[in-house]
Amino acid sequence: MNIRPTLLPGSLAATSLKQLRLSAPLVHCLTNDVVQSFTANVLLALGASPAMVVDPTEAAQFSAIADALLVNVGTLTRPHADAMLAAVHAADLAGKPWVLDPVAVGGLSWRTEFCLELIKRKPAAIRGNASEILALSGLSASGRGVDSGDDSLSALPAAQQLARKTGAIVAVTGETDYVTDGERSRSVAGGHPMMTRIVGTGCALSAVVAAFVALPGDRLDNVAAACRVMSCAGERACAATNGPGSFTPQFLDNLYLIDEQWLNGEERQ
Ligand SMILES: Nc1ncnc2c1ncn2[C@@H]1O[C@H](COP(=O)(O)OP(=O)(O)OP(=O)(O)O)[C@@H](O)[C@H]1O
Ligand SMILES: Cc1ncsc1CCO
Ligand SMILES: [Mg+2]
Repeated sequence: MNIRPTLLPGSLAATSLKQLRLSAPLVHCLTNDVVQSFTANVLLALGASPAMVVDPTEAAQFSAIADALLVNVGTLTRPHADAMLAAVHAADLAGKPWVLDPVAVGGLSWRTEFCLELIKRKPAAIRGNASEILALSGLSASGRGVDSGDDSLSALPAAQQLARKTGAIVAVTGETDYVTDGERSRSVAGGHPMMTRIVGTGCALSAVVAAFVALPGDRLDNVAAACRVMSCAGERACAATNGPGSFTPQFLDNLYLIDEQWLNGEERQ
């Protein structure tokens, strides 16, 4: 097993982004109430197509049509949970990939039990911060609400274990993001601490991961590419802002503007 993470070459991130823009995957987002609009705007800015079809009576029909499904438990309610279970079941039957964002798992019992049941249903990818990934893999974590209290490298062994247990690609994010299938691992640097000072960059990243798992090719590299694109755009946005208020429009602009040459020419990975 290759324990040490390797860098994602810029050319691979560029290839994945090009494929994303050519195919514009339709992403069914069952996400939390705090980040709906931001998530849709991030997907649109990059070139994917979001749709938030949230009622339990419609969610299953739509997840069979969409190219990928996102399940984010940030503001989990009973109706949300019903819609998520129906959508995951339908996506599975239709052979469509789905992604889990286990927001605040570990600190709260119901959502923890719910996510532990969900991961038995073959997610294509799981994306969370370090505390969430540690908790989901059964290890102790020091998360506080939706925020991480742990660093991403310390959660890499848990991410690898979770990937082997579920068959999912697991992405654990933070100052450096780590992406693993349990055997191979990629590290993705970049980003900026400002990305933690507005709500929903992680949630939106999970939606972007869903868009990238719909692409053909190596799923590990596609998920790492999703992380890289978001980190690059975040870093660029921060260079032009003084605070969280102006970060969001700059971030959306940079997701729209980021090009293959820029990712290709990147030295720092
Ligand atoms: N200290 C940091 N330096 C650089 N980039 C960071 C840092 N912390 C987080 N990021 C980036 O911010 C994005 C969100 O990751 P994070 O781990 O904060 O997700 P999260 O805790 O689930 O966020 P949220 O729940 O608010 O949506 C990722 O692209 C990650 O690389
Ligand atoms: C702030 C917040 N509360 C529930 S979900 C969410 C979005 C960040 O995960
Ligand atoms: Mg989160």
